Amino acid sequence: MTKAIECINLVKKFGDYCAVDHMNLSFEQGQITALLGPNGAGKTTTISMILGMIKPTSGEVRVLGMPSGTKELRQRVGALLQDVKAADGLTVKEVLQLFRNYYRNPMSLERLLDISGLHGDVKRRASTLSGGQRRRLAFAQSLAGNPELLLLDEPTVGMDIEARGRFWDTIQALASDGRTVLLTTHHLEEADAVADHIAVIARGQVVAEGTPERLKAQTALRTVSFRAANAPAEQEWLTLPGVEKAECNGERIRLYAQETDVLLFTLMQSEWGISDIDIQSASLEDTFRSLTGSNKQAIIR
Ligand SMILES: Nc1ncnc2c1ncn2[C@@H]1O[C@H](COP(=O)(O)OP(=O)(O)OP(=O)(O)O)[C@@H](O)[C@H]1O
Repeated sequence: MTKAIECINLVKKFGDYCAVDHMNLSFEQGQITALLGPNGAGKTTTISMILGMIKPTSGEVRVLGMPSGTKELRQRVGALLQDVKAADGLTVKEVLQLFRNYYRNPMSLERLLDISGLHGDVKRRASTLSGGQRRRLAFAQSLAGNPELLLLDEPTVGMDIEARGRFWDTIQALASDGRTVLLTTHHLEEADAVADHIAVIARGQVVAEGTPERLKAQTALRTVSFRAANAPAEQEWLTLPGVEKAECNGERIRLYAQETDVLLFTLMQSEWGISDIDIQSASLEDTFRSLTGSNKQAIIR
């Protein structure tokens, strides 16, 4: 089957700064994929190139088997971007009708209103909607063309818990119709809950990729915590084998590492007076922070 999206050796430079750095990504049709990464990782720049809104410095993007940004793709791809301007002078119904008119096979107005939860607000001007309601209207606009492929840049920003819940239910229903969804998020829990596939982005590159389960299994960190009667200088913990992060809380030290056997051996051989050792799995947040952070971290409380 044709891939939904393929980024091949994709590069985007702004002056000397490389926002997307030889990125290779490919997504199957009919799946929900999350681009997960911290601020400035290059997610929006990647989405903008997939949409054909900005040109790559080098490399290639193919969308539904075509070069990005063609007229044909504009009919088949829907997008929700970060800063959407509502057509403020129009009512909710007029906005949705206007967007439906751009497309040859639009989604029904009823379904768009169901999805946005704005049935009771059809006659209100878009300018009078709250921030969360505008975001829901913008989401419905992105679906007006009944798209096969949906690109969502931080879709849940500004939505309350109820709106978020309904939003994720809608995304899952859209995917079960056979549509492909690519979304960006900072929130690991969101990606974990809804995505079939996650690509973790940091500094313009893919640093880990796979199903949520595979990613978790491959990248899980463990914590080793203990007391040290003769602790060395704090930064020294980061030089130990496999240690990604160190926290010192009074006498108790906590080290985060992927592989702990050699670390434990090193600790036991040391002259630091190690006692009261406890080993546990680290939280997923800690694991992803270590994947996307640029440096090892020492946190001293
Ligand atoms: N038009 C531009 N000119 C110069 N630098 C830019 C431009 N667009 C993006 N950048 C830079 O490229 C990097 C990647 O930005 P991008 O918006 O793609 O990140 P992001 O992962 O979407 O971040 P966020 O989660 O904050 O939205 C950032 O350092 C940003 O400042």
